Amino acid sequence: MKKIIKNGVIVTASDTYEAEILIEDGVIKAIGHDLQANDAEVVDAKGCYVFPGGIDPHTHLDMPFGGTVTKDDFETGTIGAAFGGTTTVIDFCLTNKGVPLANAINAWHAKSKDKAVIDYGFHLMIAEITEDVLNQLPSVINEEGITSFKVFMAYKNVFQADDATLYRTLLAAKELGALVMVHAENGDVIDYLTTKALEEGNTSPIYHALTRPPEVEGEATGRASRLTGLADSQLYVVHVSCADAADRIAEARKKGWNVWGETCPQYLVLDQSYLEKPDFEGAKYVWSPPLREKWNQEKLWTALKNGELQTIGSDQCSFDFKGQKDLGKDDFTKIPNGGPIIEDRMTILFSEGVKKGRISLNQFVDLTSTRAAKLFGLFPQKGTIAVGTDADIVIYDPNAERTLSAETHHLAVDYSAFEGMEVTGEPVSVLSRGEYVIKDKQFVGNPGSGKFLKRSKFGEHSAQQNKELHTSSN
Ligand SMILES: NC(=O)NCCC(=O)O
Ligand SMILES: [Zn+2]
Ligand SMILES: [Zn+2]
Repeated sequence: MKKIIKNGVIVTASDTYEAEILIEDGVIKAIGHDLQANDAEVVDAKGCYVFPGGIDPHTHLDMPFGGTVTKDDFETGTIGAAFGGTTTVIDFCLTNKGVPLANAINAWHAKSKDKAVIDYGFHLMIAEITEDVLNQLPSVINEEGITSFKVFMAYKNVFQADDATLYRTLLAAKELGALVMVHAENGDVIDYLTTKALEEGNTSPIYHALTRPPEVEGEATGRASRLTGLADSQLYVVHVSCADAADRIAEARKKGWNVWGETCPQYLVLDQSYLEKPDFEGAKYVWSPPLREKWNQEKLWTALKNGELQTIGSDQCSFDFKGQKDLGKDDFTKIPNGGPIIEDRMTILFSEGVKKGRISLNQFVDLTSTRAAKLFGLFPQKGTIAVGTDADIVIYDPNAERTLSAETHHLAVDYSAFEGMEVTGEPVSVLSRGEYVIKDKQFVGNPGSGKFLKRSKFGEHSAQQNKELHTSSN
């Protein structure tokens, strides 16, 4: 059905202006004033911002990890995402050494196909580089439309790849047109420190943080960046948690290397002291890399403001406190890593970032949507509001006040990482390709309506195409 959004303030990564939007057949047909279409539903956005739907470039839905599986799958996870204003997620497809890549990709399609309520894509984990893997990569990119690879420098004996694998992945990505993503922590040093901590009888959640100090993240971030420079390739560092790693990215960019960095809401508002909560509650806050000393938060906000970090991912990877996190009751290394962030990703950035004057409104859109669309081959179909783009749109009340809680979130997991936090701003309605997923704060979407997105190769969107899209917008 046609829709006209009236009375709102459109915000993109570059512009803020009042105009109406005509939506037809799932795309934006016109942007202007006094738009007419007889049979269109009028959507009143009075008092609201009209944002492009958020893009979360870092999720783990229905993922096996640490002897269990994430609580939120592609249905509950994408419903939560939509309530928070996200209309696209890119999830990590895990692979195993010696197993055809197609098996992993098919497994991820099976997990998502009938469940996702918003559009989605996949990144592909690279566990090893062999001649066989190299022969499979062109079809991953050209036929499957999976144009980003993920290499883990940590999780020894589980996901960790060696430096030669990272370097060869960077070379292959350069040749084929993919972006390499990296979990940057020095897994060998962490393995040594965790073994030593357990030998000394230190088993509680805080030791998760103490055995993964900022230096091991900074060192791995610097190493991956240097290898990227050497390969003349492109790198995206996921979940940057601390000043040490953010500084390494800023240095790499100054040298002219193609390195980008993502941070996550948890690192911007939570800190290492949360791991010391009594009654094992600290386990709720176990992420890798870990939460850091509080002073790192302002450094990360400054890096976002200055453009030294470019995106916000959720790293959504939820495990129930009861029955999953407690696998590590007597041994912090057995606590499944990760937390529920997908629903609150944009909320935290708006409330703590825009409302507190740390970033601008246009930066908010760039950090939560546009930049990810550009880096991951979705722009301009996704990530902006312009004629011809998908009508993925969030109507956002900037003054709504609420308290975040597991009582009111829409995920399946049994706790909220931000329990009791007071925030300002909330999506009122969310459209995916012109159809309501959230209408007046109620879920009205359908599991299975989300489409798999075959993405363009790295850097393929043309400057001319972008220019045309922006000049036709008002
Ligand atoms: N980050 C985390 O603790 N869990 C999810 C897996 C990963 O991204 O490393
Ligand atoms: Zn990671
Ligand atoms: Zn992750």
